[in-house]
Amino acid sequence: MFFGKKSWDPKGKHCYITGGSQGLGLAEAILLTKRGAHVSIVARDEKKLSAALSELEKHRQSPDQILASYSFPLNEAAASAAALDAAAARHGGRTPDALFLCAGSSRPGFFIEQDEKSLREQMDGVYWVQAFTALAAVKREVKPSKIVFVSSILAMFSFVGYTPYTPAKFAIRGLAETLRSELILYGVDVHIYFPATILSPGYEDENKCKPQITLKLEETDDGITPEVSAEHLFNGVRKGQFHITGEILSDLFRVGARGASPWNNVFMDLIYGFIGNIGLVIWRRGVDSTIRGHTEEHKKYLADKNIQ
Ligand SMILES: NC(=O)C1=CN([C@@H]2O[C@H](COP(=O)(O)OP(=O)(O)OC[C@H]3O[C@@H](n4cnc5c(N)ncnc54)[C@H](OP(=O)(O)O)[C@@H]3O)[C@@H](O)[C@H]2O)C=CC1
Ligand SMILES: CCCCCCCCCCCCCCCC(=O)[C@@H](N)CO
Repeated sequence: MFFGKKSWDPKGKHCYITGGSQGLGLAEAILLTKRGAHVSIVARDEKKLSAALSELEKHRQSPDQILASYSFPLNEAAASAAALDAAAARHGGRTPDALFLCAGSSRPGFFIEQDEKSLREQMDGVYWVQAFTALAAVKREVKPSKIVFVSSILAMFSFVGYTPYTPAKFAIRGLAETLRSELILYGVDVHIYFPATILSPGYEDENKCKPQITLKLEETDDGITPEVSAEHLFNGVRKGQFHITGEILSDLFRVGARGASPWNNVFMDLIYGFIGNIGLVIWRRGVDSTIRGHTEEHKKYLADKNIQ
C-alpha cells in the first residue's frame, strides 16, 4: 500500500514490451513473466526476438501464461499500430493492460559532425519509436490501463556529445507530461523512467561512437545491470510514481528539474532538493571546467578530421 493506493500487480495482466529482445526491455519482460504476467515483446531483429522468447519460456510460472514475440519497425506509425493489433489479436482483440515502451537507441557525437539525416534518425529512433505506440494505443476503443515511457536521466540535464539524443528524450518527457494530464480523461496511468547508465548491448554500441570527453564525464557513473534497472522501473510503476528514477543521484536531478510534475515523497524530495541545490551547482561547474580543459584536444580532433 502506498498512500492508501493499492500497489500494482502484473499477475494475469497482458504486458506489452517494446525493445523486449535485449537490455532493459528483455530484463523487464523476464521480471514480469516471473510475476505471472502475459508478456508480448516487440523489436525488429527476429533472431534476437526468438532467443529472447526462449529466455522468457524458462521463467514461465503457469501453462496459461501467453508469451509471444513480434517483429515490427516501431519508428513507423503504421507498423506501431500493426504490432499492437497483432499482440491484441492473441488476446481476443483486447488491448494490452500495460505498455512498457523500452525501445530506443543512442548515437552520440559532436553537434558539428551531425547532419539532417543523423539528427532525424535519432528523433525517429528515440522519440517516435515510443510516441507512435502510445498514439496507436490511445486510439484503440479500449485504452490500456498503463503507459510507461523510458526516457533517460539526460532529460533532466545534459552535456557535450548528446545533441542527437537528448532532445528526443526531452520530447518523450514532454509527451508523458502532457499525456499524464490528458489521459486522466480515460483513466490511463502514465509513468516515465529516467535511467542513468545501463550496462546493456545498446550501451556497448553507443560507446563505439561516443566522444572521449563524453566518456570521461560519465566515468563517475558505474552503471547498473539491465536486471537492476528493470527492478527500479517496476518498483516505480508498482508504487504509482510518475517520474521514476531508482537511483539517489538521479533523484537529485529529478527533483532539480521537476517543475510542477508530481512529487514522489514529500520528505525525501525536500532533502534531495536541498542537497541538489548545492551539489549539482558544484558538479556542473566541474563539468564545465573539464570541458574547457579539453579545448586543445578538441581542436586537434577537428583538424585531424578536416572539420572547420
Ligand atoms: N543503456 C543506457 O545506458 C541507457 C538507456 N536508456 C534507454 O533505455 C531503453 C533501453 O535501453 P537499452 O537496454 O540500452 O537498449 P538496447 O539498445 O540494448 O536494446 C534496444 C531494444 O529496442 C529495440 N529497438 C530499437 N529500435 C527499434 C525500432 N525502431 N523498432 C523496434 N524495436 C527497436 C531493439 O531491437 P532491434 O534493434 O532488433 O529492433 C532492442 O530490443 C532505451 O530507450 C534507451 O534509450 C536510457 C538511459 C541510459
Ligand atoms: C552531487 C551531484 C553529483 C552528480 C554526479 C553525476 C554523474 C553524471 C553521470 C552521467 C550519466 C550519463 C548517463 C547517460 C545515460 C544515457 O541515456 C546514455 N547512456 C544513452 O546514450
